Amino acid sequence: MAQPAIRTQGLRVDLGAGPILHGIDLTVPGGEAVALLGANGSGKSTLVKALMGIVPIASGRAEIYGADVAASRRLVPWSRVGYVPQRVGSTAGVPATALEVVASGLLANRRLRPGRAARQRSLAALEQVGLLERARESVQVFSGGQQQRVLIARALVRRPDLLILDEPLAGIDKASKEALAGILATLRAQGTTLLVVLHELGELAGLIERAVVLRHGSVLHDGPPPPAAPGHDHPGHDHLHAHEDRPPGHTVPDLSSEW
Ligand SMILES: Nc1ncnc2c1ncn2[C@@H]1O[C@H](COP(=O)(O)OP(=O)(O)OP(=O)(O)O)[C@@H](O)[C@H]1O
Repeated sequence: MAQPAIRTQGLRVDLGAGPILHGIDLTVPGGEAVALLGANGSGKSTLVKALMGIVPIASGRAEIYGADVAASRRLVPWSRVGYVPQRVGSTAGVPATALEVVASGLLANRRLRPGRAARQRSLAALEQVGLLERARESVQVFSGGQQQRVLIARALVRRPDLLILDEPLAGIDKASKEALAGILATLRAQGTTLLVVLHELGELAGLIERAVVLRHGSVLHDGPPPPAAPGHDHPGHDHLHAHEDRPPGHTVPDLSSEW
């Protein structure tokens, strides 16, 4: 049977004074689109960073396509994984063109110059996010949404089977959110596994089939996406209606206060 894209067992991460993640068990089979939800500080980014081998694992396991991220980092098929970190001015002040930022996604550990095909692949990735025409412009002049699309192209240039995005909708305008939702829907249709950290499902409500909600570093809910809190921009009602054919007794808990 195919290895799941992601598997954690009893994953614990300690940062600073104490534990941040307490024994997370999570399996994401290939092809799923999963949202990671939870209030600020619940541990979403830390979980993603543990999967990416960025923060140390105190105990338990985290596997990407069956390879233990902590024990055998070099055996992890990183070329199959695209990662879009939380956008914290990651392009601000860097005098790079969109093409250069995207091509940097192909840099391997020991190879400083991307291979020959890099340019074509980078242009193709920029086309996927609708920025081909702007490939040679400095990313400094781009809007927040356009910068986010460049960072997504940087992940896509690897042609990943698994794409992990940390808050891709944060701080960008509605048109960019919709454009992003379209890009992710296409990837999903092509079979790409998606793990997306979100504060609310918003524009991605129609795409997400499973929600994992964290609270204080533990999994509070793992199943159908819960309804959004009243007053949120874009409640996930449409998506939830699609689940009306679930067997009696299969209820979606109200977790709206959690994120
Ligand atoms: N390097 C660190 N050192 C100490 N504590 C940390 C570190 N990184 C994160 N934390 C703490 O771990 C907890 C979880 O943080 P994390 O960024 O994973 O939460 P989050 O759910 O992604 O939140 P947000 O939605 O605000 O991004 C927070 O209390 C945070 O202060």
